[in-house]
Amino acid sequence: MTPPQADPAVELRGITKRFPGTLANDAVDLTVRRGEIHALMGENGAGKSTLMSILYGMTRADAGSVRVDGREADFASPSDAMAAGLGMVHQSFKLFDSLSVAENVVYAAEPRRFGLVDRAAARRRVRELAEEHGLAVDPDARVGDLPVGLRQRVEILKLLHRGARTLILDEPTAVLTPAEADALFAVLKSLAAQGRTVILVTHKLREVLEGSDRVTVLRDGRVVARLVTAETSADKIAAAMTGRAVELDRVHAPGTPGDVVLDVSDLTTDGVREASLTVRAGEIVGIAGVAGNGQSELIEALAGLRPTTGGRVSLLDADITHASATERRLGGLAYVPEDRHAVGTAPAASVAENLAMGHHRTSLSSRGLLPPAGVRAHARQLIDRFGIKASAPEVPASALSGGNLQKLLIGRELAHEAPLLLVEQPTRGVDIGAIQNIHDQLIAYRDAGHAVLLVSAELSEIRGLADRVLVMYEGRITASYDKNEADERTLGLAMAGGATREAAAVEAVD
Ligand SMILES: Nc1ncnc2c1ncn2[C@@H]1O[C@H](COP(=O)(O)OP(=O)(O)OP(=O)(O)O)[C@@H](O)[C@H]1O
Repeated sequence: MTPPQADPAVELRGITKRFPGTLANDAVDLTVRRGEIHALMGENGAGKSTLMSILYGMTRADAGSVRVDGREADFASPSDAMAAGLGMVHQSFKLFDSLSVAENVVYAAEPRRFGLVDRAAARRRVRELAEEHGLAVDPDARVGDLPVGLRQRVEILKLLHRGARTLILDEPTAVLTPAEADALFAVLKSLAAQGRTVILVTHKLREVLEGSDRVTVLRDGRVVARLVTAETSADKIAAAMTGRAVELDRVHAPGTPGDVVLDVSDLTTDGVREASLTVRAGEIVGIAGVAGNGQSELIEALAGLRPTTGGRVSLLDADITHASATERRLGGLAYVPEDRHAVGTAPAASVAENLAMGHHRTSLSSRGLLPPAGVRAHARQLIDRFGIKASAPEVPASALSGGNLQKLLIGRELAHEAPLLLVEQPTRGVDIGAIQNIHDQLIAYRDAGHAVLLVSAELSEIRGLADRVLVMYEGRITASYDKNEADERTLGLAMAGGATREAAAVEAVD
């Protein structure tokens, strides 16, 4: 526990930032003490990213002051912030895949000898830092070959090499497996114990309760709670965030499966080998797996975004094995991709236009054209149903906060009422209240007789929603469980390859 008298590492006073139509930060005061892990929480659009980008010199505040390590700061850019001892780990890493770990860590701050980069010194430096902070990683490994958890370590090492005393992490566990997340928290705790400071932006209550010292909660741009973690609870934080009581971990009734909607046999594509599965009307089938075991490739092949090299896929009895993405959509498929920025939405188009995308052949359109009044009304209805925080339907999608963009994407795809929905990571970056809403909407979609194939890295989400759970490991579907068999331990083992080993052992005995 941090002693209360520890000096402030970061002090934000009266930070105000207005965007057209939105007061993103409204006179925010935030004090982060040296040596603590400080969680910054709040619903989507509450103003967390704006506040952190002001602290890190990426955005200018309209009013207010910043002090870092007791010194007045006026950062014009992230390099100014770095020079003052701040470092930020973004959600999308900024690493060079083709370079080694050591090259990435020292990049742009290389140790030199006679004017040349001293590679041996770089390697030594990585080993020293890694040892000092419990961040084990091979300095010679190529970054592109590393799993996500280790790439994140490289990002942290890079900041430490540049002398960062305060680390800002933006939803660092969103892409990590539970074991990787635990390892990250062990590192953060050891950094804090050595007097470094950690600011953690996250939606995950459990990790805040287990891993932080204090919590600041923002709502509508204002600080609504300052809490000592040891003295608070999940319910209290959730209530502070939303202004109401939130029912956490709601249990849903099982579905009543009908006819087969999607029938996949022996599908093979780059990264997937001979995957067979069916999804019925009125059923949610979940795919669990550690990221990178072929789940995304399978979904992309089903969506028509990557060629199927073997096997057969049928949708409502029509063979779509080699159909284009558009043909599949027309045949009854809707798709929520993992990447909401690059694949899912058009950032320069308005919120209303984004919500209308793909509706050119539906009741919204009149002879292939979308009448503006209809598009606006459609947008208003979805904005309301999914609680999308946008100052107006006409603002560009790029003005939405991350979680609100996710709600837009889910809302748009559900509105198609397609017989089959493929959905990847439906609640990544989404706040707890909105998670509940999205889950309820997916269940209602199922209960209306639609088929849903769900990929999620959140085991609790898979277990909460899926009527059947498949596990993917090394490109294959290695196990299938009914809802009541899919406990955390069984799934965890299968995700680590346990089901394959079991199957191999059975074969060996036979
Ligand atoms: N460049 C921008 N132009 C217009 N509005 C913006 C811009 N950036 C942010 N906003 C608005 O400011 C508010 C705060 O957004 P911010 O991204 O800080 O929220 P957040 O708490 O980080 O949300 P999330 O949890 O979804 O990431 C939102 O209403 C958002 O729409």
